[in-house]
Amino acid sequence: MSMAVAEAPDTSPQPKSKWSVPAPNILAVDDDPTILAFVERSLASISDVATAKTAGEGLEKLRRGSFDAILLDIQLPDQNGLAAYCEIKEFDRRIPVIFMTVEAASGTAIEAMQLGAFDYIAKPLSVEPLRDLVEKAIEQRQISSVPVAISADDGDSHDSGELFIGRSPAMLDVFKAIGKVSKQDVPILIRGESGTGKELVARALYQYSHRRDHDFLAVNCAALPDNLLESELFGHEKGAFTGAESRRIGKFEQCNGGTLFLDEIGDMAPGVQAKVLRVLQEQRFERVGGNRELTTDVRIIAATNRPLEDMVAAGDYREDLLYRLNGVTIELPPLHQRLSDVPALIRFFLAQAKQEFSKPDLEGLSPEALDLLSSYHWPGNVRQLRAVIRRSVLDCTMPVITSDILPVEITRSQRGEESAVDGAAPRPGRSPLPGAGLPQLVKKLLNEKSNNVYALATEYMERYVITEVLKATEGNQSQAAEILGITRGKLRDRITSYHISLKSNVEIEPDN
Ligand SMILES: Nc1ncnc2c1ncn2[C@@H]1O[C@H](COP(=O)(O)OP(=O)(O)OP(=O)(O)O)[C@@H](O)[C@H]1O
Repeated sequence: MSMAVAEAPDTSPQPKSKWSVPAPNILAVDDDPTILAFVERSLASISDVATAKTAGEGLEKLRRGSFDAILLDIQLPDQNGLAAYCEIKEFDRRIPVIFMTVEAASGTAIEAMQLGAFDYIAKPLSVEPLRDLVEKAIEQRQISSVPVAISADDGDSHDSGELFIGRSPAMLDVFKAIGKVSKQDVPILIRGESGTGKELVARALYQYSHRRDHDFLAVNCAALPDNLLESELFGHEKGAFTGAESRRIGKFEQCNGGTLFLDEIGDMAPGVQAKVLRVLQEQRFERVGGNRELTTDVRIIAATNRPLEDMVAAGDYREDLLYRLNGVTIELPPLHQRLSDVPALIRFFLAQAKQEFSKPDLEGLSPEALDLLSSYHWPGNVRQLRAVIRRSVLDCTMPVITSDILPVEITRSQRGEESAVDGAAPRPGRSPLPGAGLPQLVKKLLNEKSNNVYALATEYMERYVITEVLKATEGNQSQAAEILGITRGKLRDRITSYHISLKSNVEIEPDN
């Protein structure tokens, strides 16, 4: 498609190509000779450029030559650029293809990206962005020619959606503990940082127990305000409180004969703690607003990442409940203490994501990316690793996931640039003073022509507000949730996802 070129290529002496001889080869396909001439001049310093005016001619050149990247017009006279793209990928699926589009055709650009194009560049073209993008594509081509360190095809994802991965000595101890106690009908407390797999342990305990043919129900105690939690667990009678229009059966009653997983057991008001203790001791309880005593036969598996002993000392948690709960404890170590599990976890999550996001061309992970992931300290534990792999699979337009696709907190930590705060990782666009730099951040994002301004600015603001309120409450999350007007579960979720580090009860530092 014809399109005027806005900016003349600069004719000043160009830097020498950083690639060794032979120079990289680029194929540019466009029916507009001025575009082709522009591309040739702009890229002369970094690569050889072959040109074609039609899709047919381009495909012919591709079959006869060897190219490191292709610049492809999206509207060609003989064939739609997207169709030509599919033929190119059939011939060589590793070759990065950059579409040249007019801004108005952004729908097609999105379609091109969905098909797995490397990137697209809007016309009128400018020298620097074009050169930068082509350099990136050439680099990708070269990196992705390295054999993969981890293949996306040898995970066990097809076996089960809930496979429990781990061969480190620490995880073997966890598996042994599950085997030992699963058949004993005693309460179990699972402890470990957020994202270490506590819920998986609870499910495994259930699956290997005598109760496996009965219900397994889970309640996240931090996700509900205190009064709702009480009624969720124990049910309520009609008229027990405003809005209780009919009788409700609670989880303890519903789960009779089964297993109840109480997640975030540290987040319970004293009244609820007392009622749970009674169930543990006598298997008896009353519905909220009721006076009939009910009995239930429920096995309780509880989980927490909170220091219950400190909470007992501070008078925030019942000692007798802690004593009842922690008769049998399974401790899940944080991922940084079992980094030898990382490759197997990556393999598993890669295979899962490859299938789920329909990326049949995905081959795996480069050795450099594996090194980075295997030495990161993973403050968000396995949940964070899973999220990173899924994000990388989504973002990856080449068959191999290379280190440049990984989130900046991981690449930075390798270079020793991480912030001083535990588990906190700086991200692009952050100023040293969270919150204070919001106008600058927005300006910067606008300058960068970001198309994600709302999400990045909201995240920045949210993070600032949460950190400030946590400081004001000296780390007390229940109070902070109340002040913020959100549930403790949501607060906990944000603390985890923004890696806000609560170094002690009083010192909270944001990550920059
Ligand atoms: N060993 C493992 N093998 C496979 N997947 C795992 C493993 N450990 C954790 N995961 C996955 O990581 C994610 C987080 O695990 P899970 O929800 O069990 O953590 P958690 O400790 O209960 O977190 P929280 O305390 O925040 O509730 C889940 O998607 C889970 O399937």
